[in-house]
Amino acid sequence: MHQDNEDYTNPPEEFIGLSDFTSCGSDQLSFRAGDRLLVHTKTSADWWWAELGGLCGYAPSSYLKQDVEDSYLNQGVKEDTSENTSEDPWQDEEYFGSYGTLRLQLEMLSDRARTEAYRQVILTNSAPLKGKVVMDLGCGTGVISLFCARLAQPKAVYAVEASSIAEHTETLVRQNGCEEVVTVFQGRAEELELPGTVDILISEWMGNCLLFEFMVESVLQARDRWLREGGMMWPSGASLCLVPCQALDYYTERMVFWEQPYGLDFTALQSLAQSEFFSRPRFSHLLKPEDCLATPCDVITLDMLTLHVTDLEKLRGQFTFIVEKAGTFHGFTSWFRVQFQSLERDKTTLELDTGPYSEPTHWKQTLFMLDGPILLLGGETVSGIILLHRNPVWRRHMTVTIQWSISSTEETGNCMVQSKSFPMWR
Ligand SMILES: NC(=[NH2+])NCCC[C@H]1O[C@@H](n2cnc3c(N)ncnc32)[C@H](O)[C@@H]1O
Repeated sequence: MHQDNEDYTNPPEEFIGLSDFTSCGSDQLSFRAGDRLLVHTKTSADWWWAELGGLCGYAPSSYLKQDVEDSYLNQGVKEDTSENTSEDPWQDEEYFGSYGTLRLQLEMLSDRARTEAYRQVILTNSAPLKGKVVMDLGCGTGVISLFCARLAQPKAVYAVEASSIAEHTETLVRQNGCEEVVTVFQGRAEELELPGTVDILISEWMGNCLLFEFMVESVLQARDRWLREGGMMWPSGASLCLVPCQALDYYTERMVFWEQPYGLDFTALQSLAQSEFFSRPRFSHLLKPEDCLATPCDVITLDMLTLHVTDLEKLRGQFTFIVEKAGTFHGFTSWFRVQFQSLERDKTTLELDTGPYSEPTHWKQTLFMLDGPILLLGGETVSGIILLHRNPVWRRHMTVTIQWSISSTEETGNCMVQSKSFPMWR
């Protein structure tokens, strides 16, 4: 494996393994989380030629992070980042700034499937909600808190909202005659003092690809601090779903377009098009059911009562799809489902499904485009893993890495494993 004739003109850089990687080919280098690899050549965006313990091979760049300490030492510069961290890793100013606008609040309120799902949860649990204390984390305009006060008889609802919209929420609570029950707390949930523990923590925290924005961390922190023993989390569970799919319209408008615009040959721009349009996930993609090439599957499932913040650093799921029909494999599409367990034992669990077979929501779905389309005949197996790696610096961001291989009954040789990483967004 060691290549003596490598010309290592630049000194190798030390990188740390973010998670275990098992070689899928003779030229790949296996390593474990925490291993310190020497990267000699960044041969491509996704694969780097590296060395570990005298062995060399290709390592996936998305599994590696620069050892910041080490890089400072290399430069002989030791900045004290405590003073001059110019940007907040949570980007809270722009995050809460955006939620202070009516545009986003209107988008969420206009999302009938989303808002009605939460209303149904309150309505069907109105009896057991009587006399309970509820926390609505990230209440926005307070719509869920108002559902609680109007459709049930809770003892109290703590409506928590960090953005400036909270100034208006108080007025909405009064105008709807709920000021006896609903109290608005303006501020970050992590920093607020509430009057006491709560029986139910309800929140609409889900982002694109379920976790983007990582508001879920705030929900888990609030659970650990304010939810009483035996209390209920709404949503109680969440699943990330995935399916291999066709995306011919998107592929045509972003890639095929360059073949002959106005009779000219612009194919020289196609590699730029690939990196600009296909290297990151596409939010708000509306997947048509007929473009699913297999039965979708849940790749990651979260129990909101037992999930820990540390679990969010890296989440891993496996998948095996049987391709049900001939078609063009352009990419994978993901979405999520969240469950709301009933407050009463053995009563039905309600669910909000943001997938292609349900009423569209403002999230729509998220499309991960392959570098190039693959023709499938039907009957093949697409199997692999999906990794959600939270950005260690920018805490609302993550990178989604999908590793897959395609095997068909005809082909007996070992199938090639492909891998692609999609930063979301940093
Ligand atoms: N489903 C989502 N992706 N976003 C929809 C809900 C987000 C709402 O929660 C508020 N919010 C988010 N995090 C927090 C927090 N830690 N504390 C208080 N309000 C918050 C945010 O200002 C916005 O009004």
